[in-house]
Amino acid sequence: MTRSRIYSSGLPPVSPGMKVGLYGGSFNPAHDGHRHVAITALRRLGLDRIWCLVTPGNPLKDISALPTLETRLSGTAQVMNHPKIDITGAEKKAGTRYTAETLDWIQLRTRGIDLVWVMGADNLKQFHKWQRWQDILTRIPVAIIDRPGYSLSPLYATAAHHFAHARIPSHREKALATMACPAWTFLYGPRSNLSSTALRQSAKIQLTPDKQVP
Ligand SMILES: Nc1ncnc2c1ncn2[C@@H]1O[C@H](COP(=O)(O)OP(=O)(O)OP(=O)(O)O)[C@@H](O)[C@H]1O
Ligand SMILES: O=C(O)c1ccc[n+]([C@@H]2O[C@H](COP(=O)([O-])O)[C@@H](O)[C@H]2O)c1
Repeated sequence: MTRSRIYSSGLPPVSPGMKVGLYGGSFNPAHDGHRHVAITALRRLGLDRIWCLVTPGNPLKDISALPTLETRLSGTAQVMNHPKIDITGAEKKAGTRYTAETLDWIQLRTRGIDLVWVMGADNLKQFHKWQRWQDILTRIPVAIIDRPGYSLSPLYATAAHHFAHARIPSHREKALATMACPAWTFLYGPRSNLSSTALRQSAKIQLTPDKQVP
């Protein structure tokens, strides 16, 4: 049993004036670092909901060994286990893997709702490689959650430089969701060093003990 609801192919219900954080990810597998990001955004930005958008496949990653969407939806719900954190496979239904196109699709269906894009600091570093990345920043506020190894990304990331004028100081973070775009903030604070890569590697090692000992 989990307190997070799964919407396999649609969006969770909304009501006017809601503030929703869109948190896209591969979640292969989901871990407590993901939960840390979602809870941090929920609390610090004063959001009503987080929607975990489980991607059919990150366009910049090798997805040949990606588990099914259903497996990742249920794994993400187990980890999140929070009544204000919903899990959705809507991106597959929308037929997109690119965030800009996902936003086209979601924004059409959520008029009157304040949306914020939520991502970890590693994604700020490569954000300028995303399709229509400047367009994304001019149509949705963005919150970036600190991550070990990427705390200095606001200083060196191309996107951070390009949109330096639109960075919101932390004392105004609660208002981010309702701000005119471009607007982005970097949330410093406790960090989680968990990663899906590390979990996949340790699962592989546990599955092949015979090969470790000759
Ligand atoms: N420990 C963490 N701290 C901050 N952000 C994180 C953390 N783990 C994941 N994220 C963010 O969550 C989102 C989804 O990440 P993803 O599902 O790719 O997990 P990951 O651990 O980064 O996976 P992988 O190691 O396979 O790249 C991304 O925006 C990523 O930056
Ligand atoms: O739109 C793009 O070009 C793009 C490029 C890379 C990543 N993204 C999105 O960023 C989110 C985080 O991806 P990931 O793999 O780091 O969990 C996920 O929703 C991806 O679809 C989007």
